[in-house]
Amino acid sequence: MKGQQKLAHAKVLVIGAGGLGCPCLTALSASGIGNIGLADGDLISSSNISRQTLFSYPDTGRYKTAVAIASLKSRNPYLRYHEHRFFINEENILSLVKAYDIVVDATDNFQARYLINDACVVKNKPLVYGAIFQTEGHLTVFNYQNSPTLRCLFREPDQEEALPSCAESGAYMITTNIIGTMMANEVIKIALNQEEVLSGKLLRFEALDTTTTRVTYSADQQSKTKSYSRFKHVPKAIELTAAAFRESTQRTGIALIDVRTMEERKVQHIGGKHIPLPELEQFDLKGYDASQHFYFYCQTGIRSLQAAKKLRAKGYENAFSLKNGISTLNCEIKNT
Ligand SMILES: Nc1ncnc2c1ncn2[C@@H]1O[C@H](COP(=O)(O)OP(=O)(O)OP(=O)(O)O)[C@@H](O)[C@H]1O
Repeated sequence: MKGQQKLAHAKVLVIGAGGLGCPCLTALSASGIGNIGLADGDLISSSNISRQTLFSYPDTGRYKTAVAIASLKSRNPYLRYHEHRFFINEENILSLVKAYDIVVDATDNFQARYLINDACVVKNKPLVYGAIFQTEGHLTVFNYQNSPTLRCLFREPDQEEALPSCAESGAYMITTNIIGTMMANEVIKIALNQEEVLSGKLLRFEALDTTTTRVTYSADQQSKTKSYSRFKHVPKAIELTAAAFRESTQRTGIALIDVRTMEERKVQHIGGKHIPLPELEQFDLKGYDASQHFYFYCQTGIRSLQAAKKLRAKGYENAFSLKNGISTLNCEIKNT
């Protein structure tokens, strides 16, 4: 019971709802991980279905995150699922990772993998890593209680072209499902504070002769510096797309602000405070510290951008504007 409660409180982010993500999510949900986040911006294609077991043929063309979460919910509706329907990038990864205790890398390209690794170093989150190539699978845990990271194990390749796609090289569904399920096993062990977490050790599984081997690897002092330096010069995007805006404003503790006129607000609004742009100068910011998140919206995105810029100029770097205005939000619009 005690362990099950720990799992119920865990917050786990899975990035990638493909061959590794689907079995991992299935196992996390079945085990009662209380908060499961899923990030992916991809659509289901018919060639995914044989190994991505949360999807069926009628789902072709739909968003992976939406279908995966609906499928998981129907098996275990007693959990919280958080849909992040976008591809991770340098602008959104840090705030996304920050909200979770454990991160799972179930992506399929070097760019995403090094980005996730670096974000986990900066935000100090354990990272469960799985990868497959044809019938061979790899599994390890990075950055767990100061353990080595991806950059300690593998040097970042110079060119993405070096990696053949699943379509070219083949992806064996037995291996993706075994490694994906084992990734969930590492998540559960971390959440339960078990001693035998697979950190500093790389497990290699070969389906053809059914062998597993384990190699140990050690920390490289330069690797964390590289992770930190990648985020140093990334200016935070000030305009958010509708999906990112909707996602961000669902969090608690944020300030949502409508900067339009009262007449415009009367027609429709999406909640939050009402401070028309000309009155923003008088807005009392005393109660807000520098890390406060402000989300501004208006009709077309022009006034909200001005508002966000004004706040950034005052030192609030987490001020954002809804790009192209409220008409781009297809969430329920409130009428007063
Ligand atoms: N930057 C990223 N952010 C979020 N998800 C990502 C990112 N990069 C890759 N992914 C996702 O990781 C998943 C990897 O799944 P998988 O390796 O099975 O490949 P696939 O793209 O679904 O299939 P195929 O390679 O056959 O086209 C995909 O759903 C992909 O969209």
